[in-house]
Amino acid sequence: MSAALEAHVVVDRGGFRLDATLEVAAGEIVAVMGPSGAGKSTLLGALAGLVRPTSGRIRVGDRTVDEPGARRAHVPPMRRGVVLLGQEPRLFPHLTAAQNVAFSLRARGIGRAQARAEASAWLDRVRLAELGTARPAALSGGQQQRVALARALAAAPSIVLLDEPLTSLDAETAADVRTLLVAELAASGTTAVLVTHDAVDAVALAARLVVLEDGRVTQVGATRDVLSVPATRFAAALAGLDRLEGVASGGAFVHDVSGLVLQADDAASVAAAAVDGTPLVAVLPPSAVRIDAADGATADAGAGSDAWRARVVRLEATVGGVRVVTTPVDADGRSAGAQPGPRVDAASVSAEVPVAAMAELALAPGDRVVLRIDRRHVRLLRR
Ligand SMILES: Nc1ncnc2c1ncn2[C@@H]1O[C@H](COP(=O)(O)OP(=O)(O)OP(=O)(O)O)[C@@H](O)[C@H]1O
Repeated sequence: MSAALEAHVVVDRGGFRLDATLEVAAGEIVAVMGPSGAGKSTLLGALAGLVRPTSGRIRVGDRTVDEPGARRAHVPPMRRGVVLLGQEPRLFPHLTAAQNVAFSLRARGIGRAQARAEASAWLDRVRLAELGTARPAALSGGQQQRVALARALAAAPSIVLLDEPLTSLDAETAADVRTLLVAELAASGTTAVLVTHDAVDAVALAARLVVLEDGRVTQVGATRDVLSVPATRFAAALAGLDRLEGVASGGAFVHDVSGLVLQADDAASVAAAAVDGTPLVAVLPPSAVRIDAADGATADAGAGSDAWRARVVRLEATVGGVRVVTTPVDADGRSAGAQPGPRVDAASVSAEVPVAAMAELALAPGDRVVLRIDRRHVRLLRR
């Protein structure tokens, strides 16, 4: 596939610098995820032509649309074949739903009658056929966002930029619009870059995922690969996985901060840990971590390589229960390397506990526990 978008975007904004490279193949949907303030909106703004890059180059198809320093180097937003669909629908309030969509078509030079017919067909596709004559104020948030989607796609852009288009919608409406997005983007073969905070959206919509942190791309790959083998703590958190950094020792993983030892059985993990001293990352799913009160019958099991002692740091509600965030401790109950602040997180392991089991365990922050994980769920990777 040829590249629909090739961009190296550098933007300086006060103390913040975005320096990111992004390539998207024709017809591909790429998701961009990153912590708040990472520069995701700035990146989309630059691609859309709304934010002027400091340096770099943006190419849409075979056209250069931005190249600071070059002659005629900035193509304005309306003329670069890129549309941005944001959190807010931003419809023209004085136009009806059908007129909003027709506006895009007219802007492409399509005649009035044909634009009206095509707008009506687009509204049908986003299941708003009956609401063509309604003005935005009379539509719900989800309906407005569907009109905005129809208007964006009716413009037949080379690239659609989606900046968290579902965040302002309630869960049910978001699910509805997500389904429409998947269907319409696939049907029109539109190339898209989707900024989202929701890993579900990334998995549902995008084959590829770019992780942006502090203005830099920290990982890029197939969405499922990034989420199953996250390179950074942020990416691991996205996937709901624990990620620990350590070194190989005697074929096992030894955690840098706590000395916790983990083993893994699969061939790739065994190979990664083969040479002592190799820097490793251990990735483990909290759902596979078993937790017991340290004063229970299993308290002595803490010494084995697949079980360890820990202290509860905090409890977080999840959809199905409670996520217990812990930090490893030594046999005397001292937190190994877990000072207050970020280091606690650097050493933390979470266990996911169903509500019913949580009631039985009656855990609170500060409690000592024994954690255990089946080594089949541990993955070791070189870092
Ligand atoms: N108009 C602006 N002028 C100056 N700095 C800005 C402007 N907009 C954003 N910034 C700064 O640029 C950095 C990146 O912001 P940006 O909005 O791109 O991040 P983001 O990843 O989209 O965050 P969020 O997920 O919270 O929307 C931040 O430090 C922000 O303060």
